[in-house]
Amino acid sequence: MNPILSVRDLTIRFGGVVALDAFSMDIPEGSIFGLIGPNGAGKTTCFNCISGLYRPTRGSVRFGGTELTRLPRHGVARLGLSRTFQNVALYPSLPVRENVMVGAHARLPVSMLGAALRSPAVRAAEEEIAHSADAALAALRLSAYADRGVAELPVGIQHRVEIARALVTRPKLLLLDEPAAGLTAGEVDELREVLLRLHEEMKLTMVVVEHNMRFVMKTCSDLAVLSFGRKLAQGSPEDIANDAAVIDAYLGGVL
Ligand SMILES: Nc1ncnc2c1ncn2[C@@H]1O[C@H](COP(=O)(O)OP(=O)(O)OP(=O)(O)O)[C@@H](O)[C@H]1O
Repeated sequence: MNPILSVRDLTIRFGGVVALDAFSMDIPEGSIFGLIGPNGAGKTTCFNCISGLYRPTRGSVRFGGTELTRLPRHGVARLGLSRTFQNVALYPSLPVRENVMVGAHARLPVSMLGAALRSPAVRAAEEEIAHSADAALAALRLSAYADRGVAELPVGIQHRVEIARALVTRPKLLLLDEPAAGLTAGEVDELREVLLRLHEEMKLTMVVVEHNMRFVMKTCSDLAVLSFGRKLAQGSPEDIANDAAVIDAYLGGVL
């Protein structure tokens, strides 16, 4: 299968810490790819390099033939790559629908003056955004929460609002950073069901960083394992669960 994203020799240092050390991986188009590893292994740093938040010291990230490491962050998003963050990063005082619409406003193809004067083009674009936001909320089974304030909702719902916000730009590739963190077992099952349906219906490729191994093993088609910034293993969930080096890195505990 063709890779939609290719990471090659990605290296980044923070002072004396080598957070990623010549890390490479290929994400097959249409996969749900899990990036796992112990705390501090470099998983979020990898997402930050892919999404343009960090500039790597060395290496390349190619997405659909474009080199991402030289693009500004908004340029990466415009190519069709979207992400969520490890800690829920929503506007707590805004309702759910407005939080989701924020995801699309950054892509409004209108001038500052047009926006200030609320030109017909701006109004048409805003209607389009509201429509996309409602579609994303429906896809995440959040329509009933659209007018509720984010701060009053359980963390499981807040995670799904973040995913809806990332989806509103209609990405080809979605990076999810610990989407199951802080969720109850029931919420994790519901999240899994929602993601599998999105994957099926929207043909969306996803890369998931996650510590919840039950979720990872049941949801991902392929896995790569990072440890101290280096790739320890890559393969199917079954291969990874039986890999001696991986079991060792996790002290034999969680797999
Ligand atoms: N901005 C930064 N400045 C300095 N060090 C950093 C920075 N970002 C990451 N690091 C360091 O890089 C290493 C990898 O961190 P990273 O957050 O990528 O790990 P992780 O695998 O996502 O961990 P976790 O599972 O705990 O979230 C750690 O040693 C971390 O302290």
